[in-house]
Amino acid sequence: MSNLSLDHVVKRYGDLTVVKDVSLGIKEGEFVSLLGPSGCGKTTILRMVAGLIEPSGGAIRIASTDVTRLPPNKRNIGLVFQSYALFPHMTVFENVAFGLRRKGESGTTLDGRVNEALAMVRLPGYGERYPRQLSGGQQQRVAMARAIAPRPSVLLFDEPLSNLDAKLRDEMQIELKRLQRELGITTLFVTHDQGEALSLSDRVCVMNDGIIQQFAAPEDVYRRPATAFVASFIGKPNRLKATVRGGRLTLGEGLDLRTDSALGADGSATDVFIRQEAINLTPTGADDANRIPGTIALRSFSGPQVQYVIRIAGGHELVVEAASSGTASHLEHGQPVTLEVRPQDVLVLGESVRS
Ligand SMILES: Nc1ncnc2c1ncn2[C@@H]1O[C@H](COP(=O)(O)OP(=O)(O)OP(=O)(O)O)[C@@H](O)[C@H]1O
Repeated sequence: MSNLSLDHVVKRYGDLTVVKDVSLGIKEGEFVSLLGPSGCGKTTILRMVAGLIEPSGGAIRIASTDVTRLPPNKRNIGLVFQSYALFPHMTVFENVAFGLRRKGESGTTLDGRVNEALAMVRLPGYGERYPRQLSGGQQQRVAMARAIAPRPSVLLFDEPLSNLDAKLRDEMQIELKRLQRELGITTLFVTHDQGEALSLSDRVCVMNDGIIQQFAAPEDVYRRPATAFVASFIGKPNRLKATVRGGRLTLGEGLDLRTDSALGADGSATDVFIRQEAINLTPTGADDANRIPGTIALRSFSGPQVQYVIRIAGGHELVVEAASSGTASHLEHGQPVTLEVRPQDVLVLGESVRS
């Protein structure tokens, strides 16, 4: 087990800077995801940690040792990629034994380590099979066994579940989390899937355009986004234009909103984010909540949820998600409703970057 740190890491390709002064500290045994849209620099960071790409600046440390200039095989890292990258002509046993043999292991120690790794990924007894005789999920488990068998200090995953179908992906997420907890290996996990990042990680590092937008626990990233980018990237929030007037937030036509967020200067225009699922259509009478009158403009049923488009004053529309098993599941087009939103769920965010 080791901690992993990136210190002012930069990567340039010609005039293009794709990783811009990234500093990140991952604790021993911690599971951290790099989450962001395509092209934001996640994979580049992972590959620099692995030693497959050289940084243009900054330092990478594992267990306080500077590994920035070390070749990949000297870093004691386990890697799992999106494509399983198993050797097709080798048995499962030989695939898992590969890294161990390179470390000089042989005989009963080698057999023991391979079998232990296969048991951990729940594939005991599969050693004699070839990759082509396994399903996609099983192949990815073998790739994980191969990565953990040499007992690396750090595990790196690059979108390891994205080739699997949705149901298998959910199962493998749970498996992966269980495995990481059992082994306690420091883990860096690259994904563009927010659900995956939030459910697997101790902390999530949200990135955009080569810059860290927020590095925090999943609940904080969700409930207290640090920037407008994080607020709009995580979940499906409503984004409304509002104005600050007399120290209050107004949507126009006398519609003021109470918020726990800090407000800018009087007269300034600002974006307000309200999550679809943070709006209550069955007011419970909480004293401090905002109450907004509206009319149902559209209802759409999607199984566990019902989505409503609701028209409110000032020409605004809000999308509201309600549980289809709840009391607000059968509201009809044209029906008047009251929307209830707690001040802590009215998020006012500028474009500034905080971490
Ligand atoms: N060898 C290269 N030469 C020039 N530009 C590159 C090179 N490799 C990556 N890039 C650019 O660097 C940026 C970051 O790429 P990176 O693969 O790290 O993104 P990502 O966040 O992992 O995206 P994805 O989820 O699509 O893999 C992209 O704009 C990409 O085009």
